[in-house]
This record gives sequence, structure tokens and C-alpha cells, in this order.
Amino acid sequence: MQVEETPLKDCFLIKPKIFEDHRGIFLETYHRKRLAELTGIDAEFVQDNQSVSSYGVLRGLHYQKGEFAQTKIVRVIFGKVLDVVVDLRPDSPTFKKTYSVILDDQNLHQLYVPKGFGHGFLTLSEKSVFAYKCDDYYKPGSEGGIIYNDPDLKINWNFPENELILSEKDRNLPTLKEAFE
Ligand SMILES: Cc1cn([C@H]2C[C@H](O)[C@@H](COP(=O)(O)OP(=O)(O)O[C@H]3O[C@@H](C)C(=O)[C@@H](O)[C@H]3O)O2)c(=O)[nH]c1=O
Repeated sequence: MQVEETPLKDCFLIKPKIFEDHRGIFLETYHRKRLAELTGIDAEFVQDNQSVSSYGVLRGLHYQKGEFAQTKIVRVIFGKVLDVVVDLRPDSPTFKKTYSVILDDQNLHQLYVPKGFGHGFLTLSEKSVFAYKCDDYYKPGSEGGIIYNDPDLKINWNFPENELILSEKDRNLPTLKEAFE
């Protein structure tokens, strides 16, 4: 496993070691001790989630508020997504900065998303199977979000606007300014 820093503080790109032979591939998708050694951060994950999306589905940008904030390790089991995070920690040197990365079933990269980040992804393949670990439980009512096309964040989704598929909830998320001022 290799861990690379991203431009955002405390957010890491994880590149698992892939073993390939005539049967296919093998990889360890999570190794608590090694990850803690390489990142200096040791989260205790308590919930695993999986979602399936079709082409053009954009989920996000989501976070849980305050004491229910979640560290996540996100990855793609099948297909390809553009994964996007934004640092929403006002005291962070990278506050309001975003980072985008392709996660797919070929590179098998994972993103370590710290507490206090907003997270979203857009499915670029016909279908994606997305999986993630969380270090706190889902808490309905504590969900927060920022609209995907926030005028200050200016995330380049690089995708035709009229082909995006969003939930009603995500279409009505506030802007960064509305959420934080
Ligand atoms: C996230 C979540 C949802 N649910 C339920 C609530 C709802 O009825 C249904 C679908 O929920 P949502 O529309 O919020 O699902 P979704 O839009 O996929 O939400 C996820 O988006 C990505 C980007 C994240 O980063 C995640 O943390 C999570 O917020 O599943 C749970 O029971 N447990 C959970 O942990």
C-alpha cells in the first residue's frame, strides 16, 4: 500500500498493492495498522456503506455536522467515478479548497476523507458500485450539504449539466456561503 498526500490537509490518496496472476487480482482493501503508520491517523471505522449509481448520477456534496462528523475511506468496486472533496473546516489552512480524483475499478485507488470535509462523486461509467467506511454512524437530521455547482467552489465536474442525475435533496442543497455564514 502506498499513501500519498493530496493538496488538502489530512486527506490522503491510498494506492493498494495489487497482486495479479492468471486467476485475476487480489488486494487488501483496508489494513488498519499499516494505514495508521502511513497517515499518522488512526480512525475506528464502525459502518460500511455501498451505493450503486448509473451514468451521470451525482451524489453530494455531503457531510455530517458537528459531533457526528465522519471520517470516510471511499473506493470504487465497479465502474468509474469522479470523486470530489472540499475542506469545510474553518480553521484549516486548506479551508474551502477542493480536490478531485478519478476512482475506478482499474486503479482501485481509495480516498481518505477526514472529518469536516464535504464529499461527493459523479458516476462516469454506465454503472458504479461505490463503497466506503465511516468512523461514525449515520445520523439522520445531522446531515449537511453544499450544492454541487457552488459558485465559490467552482468544481469542474466536466460533464454536461443537462445529463446530471441528482436526488431532490441534493438539488436543493445550500451554497457554501448559505451554509457557513
Ligand atoms: C448515508 C446513509 C443513508 N441512509 C438512507 C437514507 C436514505 O433513505 C437513503 C439514501 O440516502 P442518501 O440520499 O443520503 O444517500 P447518498 O446520497 O448516497 O448519501 C451519501 O453520499 C455520499 C456522497 C457520501 O459521502 C455519504 O456519506 C452519503 O452522504 O439511505 C442510511 O440508512 N444510512 C446511511 O448511512
